[in-house]
Amino acid sequence: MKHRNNLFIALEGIDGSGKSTQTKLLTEQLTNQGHKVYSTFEPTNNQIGKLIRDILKGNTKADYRIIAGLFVADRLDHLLNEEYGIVKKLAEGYTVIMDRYYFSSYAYQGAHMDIDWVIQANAMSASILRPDVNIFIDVAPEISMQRLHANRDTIELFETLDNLKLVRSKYMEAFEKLKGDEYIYSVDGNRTPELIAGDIWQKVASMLT
Ligand SMILES: Nc1ncnc2c1ncn2[C@@H]1O[C@H](COP(=O)(O)OP(=O)(O)OP(=O)(O)O)[C@@H](O)[C@H]1O
Ligand SMILES: Cc1cn([C@H]2C[C@H](O)[C@@H](COP(=O)(O)O)O2)c(=O)[nH]c1=O
Repeated sequence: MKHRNNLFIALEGIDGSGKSTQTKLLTEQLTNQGHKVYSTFEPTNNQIGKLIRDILKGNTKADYRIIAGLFVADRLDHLLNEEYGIVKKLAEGYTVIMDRYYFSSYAYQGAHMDIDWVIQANAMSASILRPDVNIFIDVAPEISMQRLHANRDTIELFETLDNLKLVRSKYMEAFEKLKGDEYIYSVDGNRTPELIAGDIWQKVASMLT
């Protein structure tokens, strides 16, 4: 395991698993400890990310293969953009927290097409930057659906119980396939935000110098 002053951390999980909540709590912890933190998410708010969100909302129709390609392009821009790219942020000494990265593509696009194809399509991103740790917030799909219905007016393309069950199983399949290349830390997300944040903080603190 690497011990560094600034880490690249990816938070993963099915919709409603608590990634945004944990990104916020981890950002606060790290900032309180004096770290410079850049927290960001995919799909991004940039041009390609906006098109993806339009598709997720059902406003634009697109084939699953096109959606997979758009995520690849959005991710490469997110990494390489000269203004806001993650490569630049890490070089500037920021710890980067990503709410979703390529494991989201393996799980969500892998639910609709060959997972090995999706892994291949993301090989460029993986060769540019692999997370120091992929933190998987593991929540029962039934619980995440309850959370989404309780807190949101609209439900997006992938947010059905059957699809989230399939996506969770695809996360597991991808973790198993890539366990030799990737560092994966799984945390029980069916608990209070504070307990989950405590586990995540212990793991992240153990990786810092
Ligand atoms: N551990 C938890 N227990 C109960 N509710 C939670 C927990 N974590 C988050 N929530 C609530 O569940 C909802 C979804 O949480 P959050 O937005 O953090 O998840 P997310 O994984 O980022 O979701 P999405 O994938 O849809 O963006 C929010 O209303 C949040 O307040
Ligand atoms: C990065 C990424 C995301 N998705 C899906 C997963 C969610 O259903 C939506 C939006 O994400 P949010 O965290 O709920 O805002 O996009 C995907 O299918 N593939 C990806 O690579």
